[in-house]
Amino acid sequence: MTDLPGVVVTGVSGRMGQMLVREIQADGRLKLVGAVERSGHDWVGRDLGACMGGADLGVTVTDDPLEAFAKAQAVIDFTAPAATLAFAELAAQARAVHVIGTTGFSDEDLAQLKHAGHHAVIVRAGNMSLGVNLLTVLTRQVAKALDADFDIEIIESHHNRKVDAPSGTALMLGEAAAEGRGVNLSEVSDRGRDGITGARKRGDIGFHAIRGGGIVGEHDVIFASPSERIVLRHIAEDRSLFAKGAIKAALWGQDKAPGEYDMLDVLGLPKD
Ligand SMILES: NC(=O)C1=CN([C@@H]2O[C@H](COP(=O)(O)OP(=O)(O)OC[C@H]3O[C@@H](n4cnc5c(N)ncnc54)[C@H](O)[C@@H]3O)[C@@H](O)[C@H]2O)C=CC1
Ligand SMILES: O=C(O)C1=N[C@H](C(=O)O)C[C@H](O)C1
Repeated sequence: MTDLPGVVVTGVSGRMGQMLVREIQADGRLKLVGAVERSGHDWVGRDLGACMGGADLGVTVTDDPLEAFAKAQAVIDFTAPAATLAFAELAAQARAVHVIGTTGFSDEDLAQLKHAGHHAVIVRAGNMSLGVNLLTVLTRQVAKALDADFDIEIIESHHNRKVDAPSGTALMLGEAAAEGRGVNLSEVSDRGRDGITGARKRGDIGFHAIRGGGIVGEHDVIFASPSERIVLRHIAEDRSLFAKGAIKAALWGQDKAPGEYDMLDVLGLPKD
C-alpha cells in the first residue's frame, strides 16, 4: 500500500478547521498528521478527536507549526493574514504544499505571498468552490461583452462572525469583472457607499457587505443598464464545499513546480 500524503490543518478549532478535519477523514486520500492552533488556545496539548467531542484521533494539537509541518506534504490553512504569512515561510522550509483559504490580505501581504511562491508550491483562493470559480469565468466573459452602460455591483452576504470585508470571493469577482473590462480594479473600486456620495461614477465596480446570523456565503454580481439587469449568483449551502476544494488543491499541488497557483489552475478552468 502506498503512503498517503500527510496533511496539517492550521486554525484547527475554527469553523473551517473543524470542517477540514471531518472532510479529510471522510475523503481518505490524505492522512492527517498534525493540527495547529494559536498559542494559549485551550485545545493545545490535547488530542484533536477529544477536543472535537469524539474519539481520540492520535493527533495532538500543537502551537508549534514548524514541528508539525516537518511531517507533512501539505498544509491546509484557513486562519488569519498574519498567521498565514508566517506559515508560508515554514511550509516552504518543510517543502509542503501550502493551500491558503485565508482572506483579508493587504496588498503588501499579497506581495509577500507572491515572493514565497518563488520557492514553494502555494495554492491560494478566496473561495475554493467549483461554483464560485466558474462564476469568476462567467463574470469576466459578461464584463467583456458589455460596455460601461452596465454598472457592475457586487453584493456579498456572510455570517455575523466574519471579520473581513469585502469577502475574498467578492474581490475575486471584482478582479474578474475588471479584467473583462480591461481596467485596474484598484482604480474603479467603490466600497460601501454612505452619506452624500454624489452620483455613481461610470465604470466603477461597487462592493457591499451584509453580515447576519449563520449565512455561509452568498455572492451576486449585478450588471445594470437603464433598461435591463443581469444577475449572476452563487449560494454556498454548506462549508464542506470549501473543505472539499482545499483537499483537491492539496492533492493537485503534490507534483507541481514552485509557484503561486489558484483554484482555476486546480479545476482546469480558463484564465482569460
Ligand atoms: N477560501 C475559502 O474557500 C474560504 C475562506 N475562508 C476564510 O478562512 C478564514 C478562517 O475562517 P473561519 O474558519 O470561519 O474562521 P474562525 O475564526 O472560525 O477560525 C480561524 C482559526 O484560526 C486560528 N488562528 C488564528 N491565528 C492563528 C495562529 N497564529 N496560529 C494558529 N491558529 C490561528 C483561530 O484561533 C481560529 O481557530 C477566514 O479568512 C475566512 O474568510 C472561510 C471559508 C471558505
Ligand atoms: O469567512 C467565510 O465564512 C468565508 N470566507 C470566504 C470569503 O471571504 O469569500 C469564502 C466564503 O464566502 C466563506
